[in-house]
Amino acid sequence: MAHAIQSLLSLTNHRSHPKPTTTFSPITLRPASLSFSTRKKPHVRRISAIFDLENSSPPSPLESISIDVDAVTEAELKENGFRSTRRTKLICTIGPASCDFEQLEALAMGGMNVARINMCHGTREWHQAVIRRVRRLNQEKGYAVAIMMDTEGSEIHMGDLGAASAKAEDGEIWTFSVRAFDSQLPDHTINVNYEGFAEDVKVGDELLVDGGMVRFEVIEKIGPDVKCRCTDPGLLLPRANLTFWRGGSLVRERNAMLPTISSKDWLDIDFGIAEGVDFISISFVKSAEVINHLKSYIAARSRDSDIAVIAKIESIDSLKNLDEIIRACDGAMVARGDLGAQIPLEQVPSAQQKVVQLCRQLNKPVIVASQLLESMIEYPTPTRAEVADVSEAVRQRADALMLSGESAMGQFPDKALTVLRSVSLRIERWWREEKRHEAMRLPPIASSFSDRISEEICNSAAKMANNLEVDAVFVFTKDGYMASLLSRCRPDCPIFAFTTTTSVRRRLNLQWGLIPFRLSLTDDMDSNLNRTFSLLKARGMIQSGDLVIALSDMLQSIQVMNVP
Ligand SMILES: Nc1ncnc2c1ncn2[C@@H]1O[C@H](COP(=O)(O)OP(=O)(O)O)[C@@H](O)[C@H]1O
Ligand SMILES: C=C(OP(=O)(O)O)C(=O)O
Ligand SMILES: [K+]
Ligand SMILES: [Mg+2]
Repeated sequence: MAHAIQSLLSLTNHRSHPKPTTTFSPITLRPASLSFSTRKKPHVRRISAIFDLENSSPPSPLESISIDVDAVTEAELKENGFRSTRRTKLICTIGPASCDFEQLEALAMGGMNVARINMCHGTREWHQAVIRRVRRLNQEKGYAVAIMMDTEGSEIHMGDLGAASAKAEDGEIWTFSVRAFDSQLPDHTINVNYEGFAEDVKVGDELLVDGGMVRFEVIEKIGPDVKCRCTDPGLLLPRANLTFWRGGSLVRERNAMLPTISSKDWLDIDFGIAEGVDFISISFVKSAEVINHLKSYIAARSRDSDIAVIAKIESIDSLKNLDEIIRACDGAMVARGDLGAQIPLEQVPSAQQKVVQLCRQLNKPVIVASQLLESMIEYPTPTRAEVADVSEAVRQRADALMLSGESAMGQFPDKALTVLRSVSLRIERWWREEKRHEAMRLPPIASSFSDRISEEICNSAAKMANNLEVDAVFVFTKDGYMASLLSRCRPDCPIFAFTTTTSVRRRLNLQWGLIPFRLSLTDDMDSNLNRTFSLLKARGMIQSGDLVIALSDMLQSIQVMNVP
């Protein structure tokens, strides 16, 4: 009962023969076990297309506009060919340094796949304007930048400072207060957003700003005011996160009682749904329950329920319940900023590796975030250590890397993005050259028989792609599932993913190695392939003779062929 290779015709058109040919030899793999399965039989068709250049008409002008692809990818493909396309996706947090149309365009041009807005900062009107600018950019200039919205979450943080930043010097006394100040803040005073703060802290506690960038010791409590002495000087930034420690460990009983999604977060989520964001990232996730809750809320609220829910792994609880959280979410973020404030810093790298691996195994996209290029907030070049950190995330084959302050409020957003891009490209190439096929074992994950077929097809296709050194894998995918399974295998060649809906296409933006296209598809694989080839050829994105593996989740088929 082997998977039958139906027609192993001689595979004459290898890529070393660059000349256009009029015939090619398809291999159609058919899951043989289907014939005696009681389950619903997928529609398997034998494909016997023979492309004939003479007979195929040139694409009409109408056809040539009927495929949507990112303008940057298109340019890259034309210039450098398949192999050089970047596999690691890039996310930029948008803030005052990057919110203009021109600034957004520069980032899109520089390879930003996802624009992230953080509801912790700014007003809803501000974020709405950003979202609409990104959409306009996509429409007018042919980009496909997706939008990610982060909830604020119930963290304890400082209020606005009335200035861009403030310097806390060694030994200075500062007041952290829960009072609402109508007018200007008194000198050396910080507003705290959590009402229970003055009750919860104790004299002698250590107060960490931004995970330890600045430290204070609590010396006195006076009603709503908590007086603290600065023990580690540094820069205070608006809305910086606060944690307090007692006897060397984090005090988190209170934090644990706060809801993961606050009432303000629910309003922000309604806003995100109304604006049609592509991803909602939940801060300080503690369990799978909140993810499931939000997913059903979104499904009930939004027509297509196509907003993906990303779990931010940034607390001790999220690490404890990692497996159930990753299973429940549509993707995860290693949010190293807050994570590093909750666990000892030296444990962050192993936590990162663990989350990245688990996500890969469970087929969920994973983002590595925070301080990748922190020094580039102020300087135009990164440190060697930062480049090494970015390289490690790429080497771990995370789906995406994220900029925070570097793009939101730094002086060099474009340069930081350029560093992410060039380091990604270099490490990806090195990885392909040095260590051709990696050893990570991917456990089976499909829950239905039909999904199992898709999974086996993708695993085989990725292996074949590497062994045959094909130029690209084409996947025709309705909901993106088969594309994600292919991405999970991290093949050496890029994956062209063709899908019918704009929202699926935008969501594929977060996944490693996928180049998403939007195209109207029919049930006829021959005609899909024919149209795709002629459309891509007309735009100079592929050439006759390129060796391609084509998969479809409508037919659950696999073929190897040269582009006619
Ligand atoms: N919408 C915004 N308005 C103003 N400043 C922002 C905005 N988004 C981000 N920032 C700035 O960029 C920094 C980094 O962003 P991010 O990592 O998302 O937040 P945080 O540092 O609060 O975790 C923030 O500390 C803040 O100074
Ligand atoms: C990405 C993170 O979350 P935020 O920037 O919202 O604090 C983080 O903590 O690393
Ligand atoms: K946050
Ligand atoms: Mg955080």
